[in-house]
Amino acid sequence: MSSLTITGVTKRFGATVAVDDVSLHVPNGSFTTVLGPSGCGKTTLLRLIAGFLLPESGTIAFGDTVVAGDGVRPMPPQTRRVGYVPQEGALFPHLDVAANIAFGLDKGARGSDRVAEMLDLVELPADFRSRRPDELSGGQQQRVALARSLAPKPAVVLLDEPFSSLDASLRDSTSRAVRRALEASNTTGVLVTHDQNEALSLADEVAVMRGGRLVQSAAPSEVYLSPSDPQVAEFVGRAVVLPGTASEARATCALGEVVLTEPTEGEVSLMIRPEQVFVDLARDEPGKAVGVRGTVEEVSYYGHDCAVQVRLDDGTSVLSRMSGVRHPAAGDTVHLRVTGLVRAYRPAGTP
Ligand SMILES: Nc1ncnc2c1ncn2[C@@H]1O[C@H](COP(=O)(O)OP(=O)(O)OP(=O)(O)O)[C@@H](O)[C@H]1O
Repeated sequence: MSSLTITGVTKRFGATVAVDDVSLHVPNGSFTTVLGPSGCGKTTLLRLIAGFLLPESGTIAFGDTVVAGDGVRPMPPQTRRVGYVPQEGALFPHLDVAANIAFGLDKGARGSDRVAEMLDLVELPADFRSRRPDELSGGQQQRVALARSLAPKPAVVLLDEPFSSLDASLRDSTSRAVRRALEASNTTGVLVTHDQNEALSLADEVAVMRGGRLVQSAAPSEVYLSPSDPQVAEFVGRAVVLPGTASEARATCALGEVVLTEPTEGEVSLMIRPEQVFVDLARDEPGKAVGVRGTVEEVSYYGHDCAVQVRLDDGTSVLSRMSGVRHPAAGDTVHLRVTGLVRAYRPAGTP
């Protein structure tokens, strides 16, 4: 186990800057998810950490040991003590589970209890040791792949979209089990994904990449509630972005007056999460509704909640996410107001 520190790392492929001056610190024993759209450089970053690629500039260090950059001879992948879990197909099909897990162990450690310990860690039954990979579900295979990567006690485990081939429910249970296993073994982990829910729900810290650059790195709730710019806001969840005018800690916009996370002045873009848009149905007490009036255009019902698209009287279209227990129907008149604090962004170039 060790911390991971990436400082000013750049990697180009011809004219493409795949990773552009990225700096990131992953504390010992913590778990960072790298989130970004396809082609933003996530896998390249992971391959640089693993040692499959070398940076043109910048340094990568495990603990105090620089493994690449800074004029030092790069440490080859096999001596970096990195565990790597790819999307799928990581297991050797001709070996049973025990042999797969023991693959990276020193000869001396192979006869030990390490296989049983690892099966226990990834929450698989002990008798799975004699099964072959084709006798396991996709989620079980990924747990074995993690067990194999953890068996030699790596400094860092790198996971490259390891759940993307699994269906939704298996994905959730497998990712939680993997997270628990990393936590129980106090292993430093980095997972790359383009799935916002996965990135937010599993991580101690989320690192958001765009066009090769790291645009924000913070705790999941901070990335969600206080994204560094409106593009990050729209990438990590649904967002209602409205023009507004700020004066100190308040701003006015099409949804009325809102309270800001930080005081500012002048023209701003306001980022409001749909679950902050409260819908007053006003069915029972007409005339008593509070908020800005609009008409429901569309309701998408998901069971646990629903998404309600409302056209305000001034023509602005606003999305609300509300409980699925009691919700309006298309054509209903509703009143909207904003609850909680709202993040304001000044136009680019203004102080
Ligand atoms: N070996 C390579 N040669 C040339 N270009 C490459 C190479 N590997 C990656 N790239 C380019 O570098 C950029 C970043 O690619 P990368 O695979 O790191 O993105 P990603 O965020 O992991 O994408 P995805 O989510 O689709 O896997 C892309 O523009 C890609 O085309």
